[in-house]
Amino acid sequence: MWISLKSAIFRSTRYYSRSSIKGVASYFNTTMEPIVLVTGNQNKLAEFNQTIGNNFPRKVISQDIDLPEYQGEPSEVAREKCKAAAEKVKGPCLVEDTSLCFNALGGMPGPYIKWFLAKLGPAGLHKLLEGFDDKTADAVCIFAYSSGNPDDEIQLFEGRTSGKIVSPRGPTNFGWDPCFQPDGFEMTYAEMKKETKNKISHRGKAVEACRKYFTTKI
Ligand SMILES: O=P(O)(O)OP(=O)(O)OP(=O)(O)OC[C@H]1O[C@@H](n2cnc3c(O)ncnc32)[C@H](O)[C@@H]1O
Ligand SMILES: [Mg+2]
Repeated sequence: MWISLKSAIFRSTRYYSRSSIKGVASYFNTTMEPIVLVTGNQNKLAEFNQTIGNNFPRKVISQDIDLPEYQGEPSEVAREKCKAAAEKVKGPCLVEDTSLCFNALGGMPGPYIKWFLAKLGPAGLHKLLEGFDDKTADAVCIFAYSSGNPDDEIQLFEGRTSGKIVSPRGPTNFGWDPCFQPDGFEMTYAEMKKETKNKISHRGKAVEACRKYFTTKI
């Protein structure tokens, strides 16, 4: 009697735990799969990792896939980039696209800053505004998230920091950092400590918006 009662309990426990494991597994498949951050830029990745620290509601891993550089408004560029990444990753993914928008030039170079920077360097970007009194510019970062399901809407998270374009100062290891001086600071992004840049930067703000979204979603 005792043996059969014990085996009955065992059987029911086994059944219960199997079904709950199945439940957990499918929960993980749909909502807890790691998000793949797709970028070919190690500096972006480093800043993303520094900003999320141990305090991001989803596990994020990274993959270096060379995605096309799209044309259009920054939000459209980010959206298209994210669709391309989702097709390659075949699961949840994040991309980000960064623009540097000069007010005197109606927002240009904007999403095309990569090519301007490659040809002119930070000093050339500063020279570009030589004939203009208005040296102000916005650094804009847009993260785009795809759940991996093409039927789901792509979510965008924007961070924007205003500042001005100055003659380059500071280390030259990350893009246009030496020629961008954010409002309220006497230092360029390049001259700042990383923690300071991450707190006030276009990327830091976009990562924060992303964090809020996933925190409230779970
Ligand atoms: O693979 P992805 O993520 O696209 O990386 P990327 O380097 O191609 O980046 P973008 O297409 O967004 O182009 C943005 C350009 O601006 C530069 N950049 C991006 N974020 C920056 C930051 O915070 N400070 C300085 N330069 C930055 C970057 O090096 C590129 O030249
Ligand atoms: Mg790119």
